[in-house]
Amino acid sequence: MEWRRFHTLLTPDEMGQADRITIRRGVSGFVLMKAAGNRVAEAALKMIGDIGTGGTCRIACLGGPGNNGGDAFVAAELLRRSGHSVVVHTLSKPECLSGDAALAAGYYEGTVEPLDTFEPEKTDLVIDGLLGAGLSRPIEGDVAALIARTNTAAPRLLAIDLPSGVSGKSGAILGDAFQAERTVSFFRAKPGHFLEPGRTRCGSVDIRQIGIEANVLDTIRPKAFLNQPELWRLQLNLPAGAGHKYDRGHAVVFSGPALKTGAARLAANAALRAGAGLVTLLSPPNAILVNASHLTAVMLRKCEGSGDLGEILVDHRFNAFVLGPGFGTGERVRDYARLVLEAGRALVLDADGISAFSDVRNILFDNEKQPSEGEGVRLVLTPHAGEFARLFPDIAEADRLSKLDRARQAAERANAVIVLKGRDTVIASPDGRAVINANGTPWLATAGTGDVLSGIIAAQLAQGMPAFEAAAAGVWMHGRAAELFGPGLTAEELAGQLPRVFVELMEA
Ligand SMILES: NC(=O)C1=CN([C@@H]2O[C@H](COP(=O)(O)OP(=O)(O)OC[C@H]3O[C@@H](n4cnc5c(N)ncnc54)[C@H](OP(=O)(O)O)[C@@H]3O)[C@@H](O)[C@H]2O)[C@H](O)CC1
Ligand SMILES: [K+]
Repeated sequence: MEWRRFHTLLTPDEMGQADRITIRRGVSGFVLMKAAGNRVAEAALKMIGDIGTGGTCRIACLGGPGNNGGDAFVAAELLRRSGHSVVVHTLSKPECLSGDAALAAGYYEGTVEPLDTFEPEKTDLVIDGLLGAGLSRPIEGDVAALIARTNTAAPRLLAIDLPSGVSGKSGAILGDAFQAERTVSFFRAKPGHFLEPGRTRCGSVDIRQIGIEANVLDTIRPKAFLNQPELWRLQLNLPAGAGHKYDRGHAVVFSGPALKTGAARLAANAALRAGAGLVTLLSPPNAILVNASHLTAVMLRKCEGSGDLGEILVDHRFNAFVLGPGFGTGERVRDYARLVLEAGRALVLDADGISAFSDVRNILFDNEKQPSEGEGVRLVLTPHAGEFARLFPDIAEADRLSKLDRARQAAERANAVIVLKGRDTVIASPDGRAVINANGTPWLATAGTGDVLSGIIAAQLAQGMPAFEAAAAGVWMHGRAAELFGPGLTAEELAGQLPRVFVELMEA
């Protein structure tokens, strides 16, 4: 499908594969490098235009030992020909370069100086071609010192492919990394452009084409994508003219005790706004009055223990549950989660609901191991980093794993969809698919927004969306609602933005 091609994220290894396939088809590596250098020069000229001096700009291109440095030489020559004052500062002598990078160094006719003569304060623009996809170990010594010195001087900086020091696979910073204003990368984005802290170091990311054909992806078969509506819009259940509220499912949220009911109500109200036909809040007896005094469209029902829940589950219209927000940890969470899952209902387990399983992880994982034939995954776990570490301590501690891989491994182990939250939320499915979410605003980091997210996801599950798509759609809608509200957001206001989000989704 076309969207898959467009929103694909490629690891540096997969990008290397794309490169090799293209070269095998007869396009030379140097032709690709010249196209890449051209795209970099175009971006640089745009940035120089922003500077607005109209005259000659002082441009420092930093060239490393590999093809990233080759791209820098090509860009340097084009900028020199445009009349700018260009110096290429190289890590190793140009005569030590090999392959396409050596050809690129030969193509450049301007001044070359060693890296240690580079003075960030005396440039209008820095182009970083030190290290890109080939970064293989932490940056140390003189290069690390140069990066630190440059970041302190904070010149305008354009990174080629990735800011040197950022891992394209994981977004991790190996040693240190440049802070770029803009990053130009080629063919498709890399996970490191969207996973923190790499995402912040990249500045704005431009993906430009250099002559690699999209159909190489049919061979590479990547499994990571940027979370965009095209991924799940066809499965989104936008209400039809003749529909009935029961066609849109019945979401159920468990309330905490009398002094902790707000989180569940945030989830319940969000579920209703996000499209569930009906929503019921299940309340312990001591919280019935406080819940009743705050609810209107959301229904309320007493649930005192497993017996009550068993009776509720007899009615098959209750099809998607949220357990955790404000609920407290303990035996009751585990009983309720087990009953809901054994009854074949979808469950979003959040906050306390996740922490309740940290000592007895296997109970959760064993229960979910074998969904009945054809039923698919029904459990969605929405941990932030701390909750994730309590439930999957070994995976959380494995430094070599990217956030994408951590979420994937956890999803496989728990046989659940994992929503690993953060500014770079990753949604992973046990079948290996994963998406990185990139929308939202820093204002989302405030009390109660996670509860709202659980409700939005549950609404999609209630409407019959498969769990992976429901989680991806929920995270995207949540982020978009925050963007539409803007600064000063509190959790109470998020669901109120969902109608505008739906309008956008229907119009797109
Ligand atoms: N993929 C494409 O379609 C195209 C990519 N282009 C550009 O090429 C680079 C990738 O080039 P590559 O040569 O594979 O890698 P780099 O230039 O990033 O760097 C490799 C060299 O750097 C050394 N290295 C690695 N880590 C460090 C470090 N921490 N400190 C110092 N030096 C380091 C590495 O040495 P080894 O000993 O590990 O071998 C290499 O010498 C891609 O990013 C694009 O910009 C094409 O031009 C267009 C097509
Ligand atoms: K770079």
